[in-house]
Amino acid sequence: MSMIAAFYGGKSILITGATGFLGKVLMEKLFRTSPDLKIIYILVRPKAGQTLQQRVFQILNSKLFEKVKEICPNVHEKIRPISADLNQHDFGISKEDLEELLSSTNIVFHCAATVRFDDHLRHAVQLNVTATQQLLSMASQMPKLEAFIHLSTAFSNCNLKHIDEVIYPCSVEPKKIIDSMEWLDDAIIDEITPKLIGDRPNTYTYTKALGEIVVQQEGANMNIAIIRPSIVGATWQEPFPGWVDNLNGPSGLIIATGKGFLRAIKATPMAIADLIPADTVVNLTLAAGWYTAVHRPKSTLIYHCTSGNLNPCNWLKMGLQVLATCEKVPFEKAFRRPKADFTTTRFTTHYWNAVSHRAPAIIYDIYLRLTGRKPRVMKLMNRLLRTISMLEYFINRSWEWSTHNTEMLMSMLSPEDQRMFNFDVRQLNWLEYIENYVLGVKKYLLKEDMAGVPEARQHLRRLRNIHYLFNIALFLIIWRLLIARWQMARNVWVFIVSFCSKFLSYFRASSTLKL
Ligand SMILES: CCCCCCCCCCCCCCCCCCCCCCCCCCCC(=O)SCCNC(=O)CCNC(=O)[C@H](O)C(C)(C)COP(=O)(O)OP(=O)(O)OC[C@H]1O[C@@H](n2cnc3c(N)ncnc32)[C@H](O)[C@@H]1OP(=O)(O)O
Ligand SMILES: NC(=O)C1=CN([C@@H]2O[C@H](COP(=O)(O)OP(=O)(O)OC[C@H]3O[C@@H](n4cnc5c(N)ncnc54)[C@H](OP(=O)(O)O)[C@@H]3O)[C@@H](O)[C@H]2O)C=CC1
Repeated sequence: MSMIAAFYGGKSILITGATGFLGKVLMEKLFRTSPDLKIIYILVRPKAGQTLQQRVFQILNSKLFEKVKEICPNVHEKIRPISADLNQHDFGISKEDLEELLSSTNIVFHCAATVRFDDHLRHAVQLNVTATQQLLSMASQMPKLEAFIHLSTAFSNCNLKHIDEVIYPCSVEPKKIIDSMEWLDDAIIDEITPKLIGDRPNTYTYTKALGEIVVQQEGANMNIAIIRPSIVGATWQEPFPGWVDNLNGPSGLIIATGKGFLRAIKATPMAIADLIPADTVVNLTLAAGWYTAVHRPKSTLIYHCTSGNLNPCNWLKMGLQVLATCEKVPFEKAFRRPKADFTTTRFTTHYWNAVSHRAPAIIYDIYLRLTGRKPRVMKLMNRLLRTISMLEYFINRSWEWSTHNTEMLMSMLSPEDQRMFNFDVRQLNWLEYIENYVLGVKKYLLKEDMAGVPEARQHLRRLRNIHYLFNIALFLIIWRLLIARWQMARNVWVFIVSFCSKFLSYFRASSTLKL
């Protein structure tokens, strides 16, 4: 019998960010392994013209929840969406809902965050720091609370090279930052942002670090744990391999590679690609929830959910496997054949951006214009190059994360729990995982049918022929221009022609002699 699954049975659980990538995988696993849990409250905001119920309906009707609906047919009765916007004071939760939440909740999983790298500091502070503080204040009024699990990121201290499972101080106290965001205007915030974030690359990592300090300060009297995943990728095993539903992290770049948009990227091939599958993160999160509630460690434990020190993979291995899979099972309607390389200097990056990214985009847009269609490729390309520039920091460095707490937690699990809530990445086969990831991107993100693969292969063959024809035509044009304008080129041309004709006559003469 699984101790963890039994622990969540009969519990009332509050999840923030349940409509996000990790939140959905977390909810799915909870229902699948503890179908007897009492209720899951989720804080949801109405979005894109959908009501809360419609958003829940959409999640439950996705492929991710197929198994859950078999195991727990009344799953829809066990999800209680609560209208809440974490940007608002008190989250805009109604009085009745708040009372129910406060009186019933046993466990809180705080996943909601803005994960955008370019968010304005005011917004990132509001969501990643102030909202965390408010949620902790609510949690402190929950009489039945057994554990509060906060999702942070392994990159919250990415300004350091070696990162321990401890909370590091920031130069300015989070409370001062929260206060100042209330009265400073946007222009001044823009001006001080680089100074505040210091040697971190963006407002995301900075505000996640502030969020951790808030958790430590405000949750001193609660059972709290912090999970720090690295780069979360598609699922490894559960509920099935390769599930992913957003473009964050590597997923967007896998699409760009498979569709032939991305041809060169500035990366350090041997730097560690610290990916971690979403289901591994969720298993560790649930195990940490159990451990925190049952064993009540004296201090707030931080768990690094990373792969680099236990089972390292580098960007070269990942890139090559992405390309190999895209060749084996191509994406539909590719712009160019998937073929990419790493660049290592600014100069070569600029060069390949001009030659392999911008030039083909311009040519294709001209073609679209000439055929009466709206040009769109250059816009897409600029967006891709902007995204790459934001991710570059993370693919040109390696970090070392210590994982003592994570390994300790693994050792505390029964053999049954180690199997059911497996977060031991040493067992992960990277080549298999990356192949499934690429296939998952194709099926679940791009919604492409595997039946279309032969046609996609045919399309790639056509692109290859166009590529050859284009290169031959380009060569001839350049050569013709050189001959017309440059004596040296004409001399070389005369030399090549006379050499070829001599070779041919020698070949003819020698074959006549043999006869
Ligand atoms: C010898 C031979 C060698 C051969 C070598 C082979 C080489 C092969 C190379 C091939 C490589 C294959 C791929 C592997 C490379 C992987 C690199 C992965 C790097 C990942 C690093 C991540 C580090 C993360 C560290 C921290 C982790 C976390 O804690 S949080 C989670 C991470 N968060 C994110 O990823 C968010 C990032 N996104 C953003 O910040 C923003 O979206 C943006 C700034 C990137 C864009 O903002 P913008 O306002 O312009 O756009 P937005 O409104 O958001 O979206 C507009 C449209 O763009 C789409 N979109 C969004 N994000 C992405 C994305 N990441 N990639 C692509 N497209 C994206 C979005 O859906 C919108 O589309 P439309 O709706 O159609 O308009
Ligand atoms: N993905 C990754 O690579 C990593 C993620 N993490 C951490 O894991 C956690 C979950 O990340 P992930 O699932 O990928 O993120 P997503 O962007 O997929 O999900 C974010 C969630 O937060 C919710 N949210 C955002 N703003 C608000 C708001 N104002 N009010 C209510 N809800 C809001 C979103 O709701 P809505 O659907 O309405 O937008 C969504 O449910 C985050 O804390 C993140 O920092 C850590 C390391 C890596």
